[in-house]
Amino acid sequence: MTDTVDDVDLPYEDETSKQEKIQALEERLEILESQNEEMRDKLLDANAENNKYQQKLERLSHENKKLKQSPLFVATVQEITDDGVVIKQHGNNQEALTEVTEEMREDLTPDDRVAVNNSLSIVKSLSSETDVRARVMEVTESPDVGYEDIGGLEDQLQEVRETVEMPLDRPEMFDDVGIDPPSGVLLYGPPGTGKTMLAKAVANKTDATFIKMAGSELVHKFIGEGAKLVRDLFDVAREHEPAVLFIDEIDAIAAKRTESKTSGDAEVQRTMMQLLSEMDGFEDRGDIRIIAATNRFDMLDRAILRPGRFDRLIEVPKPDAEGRELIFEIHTRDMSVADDVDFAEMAERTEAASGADVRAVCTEAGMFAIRDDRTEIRMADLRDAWEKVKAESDENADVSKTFA
Ligand SMILES: Nc1ncnc2c1ncn2[C@@H]1O[C@H](COP(=O)(O)OP(=O)(O)OP(=O)(O)O)[C@@H](O)[C@H]1O
Repeated sequence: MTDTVDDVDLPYEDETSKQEKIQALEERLEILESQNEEMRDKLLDANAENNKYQQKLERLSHENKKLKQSPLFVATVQEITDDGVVIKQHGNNQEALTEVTEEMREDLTPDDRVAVNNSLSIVKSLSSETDVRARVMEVTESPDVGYEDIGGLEDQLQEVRETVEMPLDRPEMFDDVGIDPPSGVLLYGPPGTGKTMLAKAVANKTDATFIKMAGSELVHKFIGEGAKLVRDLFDVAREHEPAVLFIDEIDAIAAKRTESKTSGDAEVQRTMMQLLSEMDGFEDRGDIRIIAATNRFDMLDRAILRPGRFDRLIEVPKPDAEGRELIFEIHTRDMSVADDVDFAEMAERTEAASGADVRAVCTEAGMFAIRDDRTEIRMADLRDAWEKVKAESDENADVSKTFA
């Protein structure tokens, strides 16, 4: 391909050699033209191939998207046969024969857990059980939240201490008096008001392991898995006694029963039944306390509030002005604060803010100071920060309205 006209010495002596040179050049041109033709054919082939792959990619991307959208069920591989893979669905125990790609077949062995879609095609092989546990459970040996980090929830703190801390610290008191400590405590209230903090702080105070799991994680991932994860959760709690088991967003598994009969609803029901049976059968729960939390008390199935289950309800509301002032003080403890800062005034200004909002205001004020090359936060930073946080939470107002 490096041949060019320049490589050929042009003749100038006599007519014959001129003719020869022209002929040589013509031959060379012919060769180049045929090479060019050949290259063009190859290019066309490559383009055609490229188009083919592009189409395949599009098809697979589309298929992938579809698979990701539809609900997935968990199944166990029973047998790998020449005709396909025999799987058994969790939940309904139905067996089915399904086809798999060659690569997938090589990866599978009997007893593997797999995620399958509505038409029972295997979408992916699921990681080992410990991974699933790790994904949905947060286990903290000693959470770094103390009672002094919580602002404005004195009554709630008192109740949590009585119902969770006392039975863990002094179970004999309950024996002596002859009463059972409450089984489960349900904290309810708007988002960001300190429910998780309360649970962490009590675990910290009692040297208990804090085990957190979100209800939504249980039911939105793989259908057929929820009930098993609930069992796992209680197993993990037993392994880590003393433990505070915190189930966040319990409404995701304990919502009121609906008429609909979709597989998703059946899954939620199964998961909740498992939770109730774990709680009911949890006779000797001296060293494990269960705290659940929800932002949607209105949606809860009353069955979980029966005696012996979540029988102590504690409302965790948004803080009042006094609470907000305390929360401002807590979250600026490690900051340099200018003399003009007036937390009482900030507390008045920030009506309707949650504890999480107040924290966001403090962090944002710190950012304003940094942007201005200062190390001290001023009242103006806090005011501006509140405007910003308020504007952002107004955007999410729909969510808080649900609770109002
Ligand atoms: N009463 C409070 N005192 C001090 N800080 C608070 C308080 N409430 C909330 N916060 C701050 O907001 C953050 C979020 O609070 P937390 O996770 O406890 O809220 P939550 O009620 O569990 O919210 P969600 O319902 O969204 O899970 C906390 O880490 C803390 O920094």
